[in-house]
Amino acid sequence: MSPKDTITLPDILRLEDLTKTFYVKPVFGPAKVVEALRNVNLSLRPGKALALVGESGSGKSTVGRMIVQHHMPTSGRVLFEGQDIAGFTTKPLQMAYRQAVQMVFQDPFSSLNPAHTIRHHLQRALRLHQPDHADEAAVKRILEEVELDAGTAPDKYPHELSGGQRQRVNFARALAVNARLIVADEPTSMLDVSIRKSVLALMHRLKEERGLSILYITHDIATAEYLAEDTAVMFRGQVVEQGPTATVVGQPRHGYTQLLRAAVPDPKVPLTGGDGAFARRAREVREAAAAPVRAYTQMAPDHLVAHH
Ligand SMILES: Nc1ncnc2c1ncn2[C@@H]1O[C@H](COP(=O)(O)OP(=O)(O)OP(=O)(O)O)[C@@H](O)[C@H]1O
Repeated sequence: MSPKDTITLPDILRLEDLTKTFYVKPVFGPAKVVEALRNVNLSLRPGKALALVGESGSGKSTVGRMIVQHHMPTSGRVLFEGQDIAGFTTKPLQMAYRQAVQMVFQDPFSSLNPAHTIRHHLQRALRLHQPDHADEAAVKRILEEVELDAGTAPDKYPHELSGGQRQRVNFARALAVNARLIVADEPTSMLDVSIRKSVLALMHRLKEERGLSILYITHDIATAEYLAEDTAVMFRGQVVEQGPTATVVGQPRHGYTQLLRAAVPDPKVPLTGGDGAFARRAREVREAAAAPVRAYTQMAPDHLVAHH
């Protein structure tokens, strides 16, 4: 069975057999082939969140970058509302897609221009995509929606805001262009622990109240429970388990997902090295999980577990 055979709900986003191979030619030494993604099949239901969970290097960001067309697939397809995004070749289609799908990055500063005020950022987005609603009132309304002070925030520059506030501006910008899907790549991992929860709460509210769909990329499986209806766990470019979050996180069936759960509450705890029983088991699980996926077993409706 393949994951793509089991999903019947209409999806806002669907990845079909997505593969990405990078060919890296270092200055010294032989060329290297990196199989960043291997036959990834995933889908995201409208108005819901899908958490893409995995350790560093598992391929999560590559998935995000292919969705926003920073990378092209080596093979496979990305479907947005049923249409292959590779077919969005005309300018109007590309514009419409870039409006509908917005990415929020780990570093909240990276996508803001330090030379411009928050008003400028939001008005620019509004003018481009909602020219009839680009006035000061619209800027204030959007700032209120992301819980920023609509009285003072418009005149501020990015460096005058905290990391959490800057990330709220990034979400505000996605609202200003009327995005339907947000690809949030580790949106809280550079923020102080104390404000991470409030940014997650904002995403949760935008999903519930605005009906936004969210692909939530994270190494932190515990936060998936808070935000996402569905969770997919990746390791070495493959999806090893996916399904309803309550099931994947609550009763994980794949050895690697169990390993990730065991690392909570500190998911950064090293899963390799050391001589203890846990480290030995971790090494075995990782070795097994790195082998190509042969098939998926359906443990329950929509709950798929890989066999290697
Ligand atoms: N542009 C690139 N050129 C070559 N290799 C790449 C490129 N982008 C990613 N990779 C490789 O692809 C693999 C997956 O990387 P990716 O960034 O998608 O993982 P990740 O799970 O998002 O990790 P992180 O959380 O550290 O970003 C890694 O081995 C990485 O080195």
